[in-house]
Parts: sequence; structure tokens; C-alpha cells
Amino acid sequence: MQDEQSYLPWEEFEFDGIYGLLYYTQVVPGHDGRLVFGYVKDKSCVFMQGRFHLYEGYSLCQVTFPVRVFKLMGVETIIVTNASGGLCQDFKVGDIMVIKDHINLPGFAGQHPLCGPNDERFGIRFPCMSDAYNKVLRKLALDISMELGYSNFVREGVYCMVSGPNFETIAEARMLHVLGSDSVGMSTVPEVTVAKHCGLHVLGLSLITNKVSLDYSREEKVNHEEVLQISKMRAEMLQKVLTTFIAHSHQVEDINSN
Ligand SMILES: O=P(O)(O)O[C@H]1O[C@H](CO)[C@@H](O)[C@H]1O
Ligand SMILES: Nc1nc2[nH]cnc2c(=O)[nH]1
Repeated sequence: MQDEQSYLPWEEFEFDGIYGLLYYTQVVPGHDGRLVFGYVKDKSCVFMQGRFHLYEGYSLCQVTFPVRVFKLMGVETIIVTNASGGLCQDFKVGDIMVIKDHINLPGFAGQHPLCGPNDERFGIRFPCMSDAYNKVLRKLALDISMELGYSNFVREGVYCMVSGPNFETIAEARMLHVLGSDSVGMSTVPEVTVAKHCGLHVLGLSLITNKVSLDYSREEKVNHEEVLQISKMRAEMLQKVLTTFIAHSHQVEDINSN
């Protein structure tokens, strides 16, 4: 972070073929709080290096505000990434899960970003969510992972959002598993819900940073440092999948055949 004297809310950057501007905000450790405008190959992109979470005290309207800004800027496709705990017993730490569907647990309790008057400029009152994660984009992500030789680490599954900030009790983890969740985290679902509401195409990738304990005899305890460490370890691989995906996105012939 720059000192107060020289502080500017943005700076120019060039990194690994990506050029653009960085904007700074304040968020949780591991989330840099930067909004990055740039290009991957010839595709203009905007990246959120970090996000806002419900557990930080932001409303879901604030959490999802950037998505609506992106929509107004002309963004058509959004790629959401997160860190999550693996509930599916076949998943290993370091796997990447292409999100097939989600469970909006806070939404069941009325913590939903679309509660309140519906803004018709963005979408309809009762949006369909059964196809939130675009099938064509999911297939492209899986094909690319295979081409890159990552097929052993890449899975598909259902992500469940809890509000956090605590990690799950064993009884909670067992319940989420029985409900059909393959992984659990504290984000993503509000952004995806608002993105689908306003007609954006969505791809979701979840990095499995830890195995969630379903067993009272297991000694390991999850912590945020472990989440950060595995995220760092897999950053290069995720970056490769994402940049290749963006570069190949012109291959998507009919994105609406979802
Ligand atoms: O979902 P993201 O923000 O990627 O991070 C996940 O990891 C953090 C907990 O370690 C929580 O923020 C959880 O949601
Ligand atoms: N709720 C939850 N969020 C996570 N984010 C990364 N790992 C986990 C986890 O095990 N549980």
C-alpha cells in the first residue's frame, strides 16, 4: 500500500501480457481490493482482485454492486473464482471445481441480493436460476483443462454458500454434504445470482483449498492461512486456465445453447 502523501487510488501496470489500470479498495486478507482494467490477448477485461463479503458487514446489494456496474459497462460474460472447502470425498486439496450449480443457503433465510423492489432495467422479478452456470462455458473450461494436461485436478460440482465467517461444524458439514453440496464457501452465489438476473453469461471456478471434516475423529483444523497458502500454490495453474479460456472464448459458437 502506498503512503498517504503519494497515495493515488489507481496506478498503471503491465504484467505477463496484461496491461491496464489498478483501482484500490479495502477488503479481507488475500483479497487485494483492486479493480484491474486491461487486456488478455486482444480481449478487453475487467478483473476484481478481491471481492466484498457478507461476513465483512457489507449488504448483499453492496457485495453485488460491481456486477451491475460491469453490466452497464457492456460486459457480457463473467468468470467468478473462489476458494472453498471440499465436501465431496473424491476431491483433493488443490483441485479446481468447475461450478455446475449452487445452493444459496443465505437466500433461504432471506439474505438475498434481489430482495426489495425489482429494478426492471436489469432483469425480471422472478429470474430462472436452473441454468445459472452456462453449459457451453463449462464445457470449454473442461476441454481447456484437459488440453493443458490438468484433467486430473479439474472436477465439476455444486458449490454451497454459507454466510461465514466461521468455518463449518462437523454436523453442519454433514448436513451440507447430504443436501448435495460438493464444496462450501462464503461468497460467489450473490454475484452469480445478480449476474444471471441481468443476463450475463457465467462461468464459476472454485479452488478446493481444504477438505471439510465430516468425521469427529479427524484432527486437522481448517484455517484461513491454509486457504491462502493453497490459493498461492495453485495461482499459476488457475491463471493459465483463465487466460487460455479468455483467449479461446471466440470458439464459443452458440453461447445461448445453454
Ligand atoms: O470465497 P472466497 O472469497 O474466495 O474465499 C473463501 O475463503 C475465505 C475463508 O478462508 C472466505 O472468504 C471464503 O469465502
Ligand atoms: N465455509 C467455508 N469457506 C471456505 N473457504 C475455503 N475453505 C472453506 C471452508 O472449508 N468452509
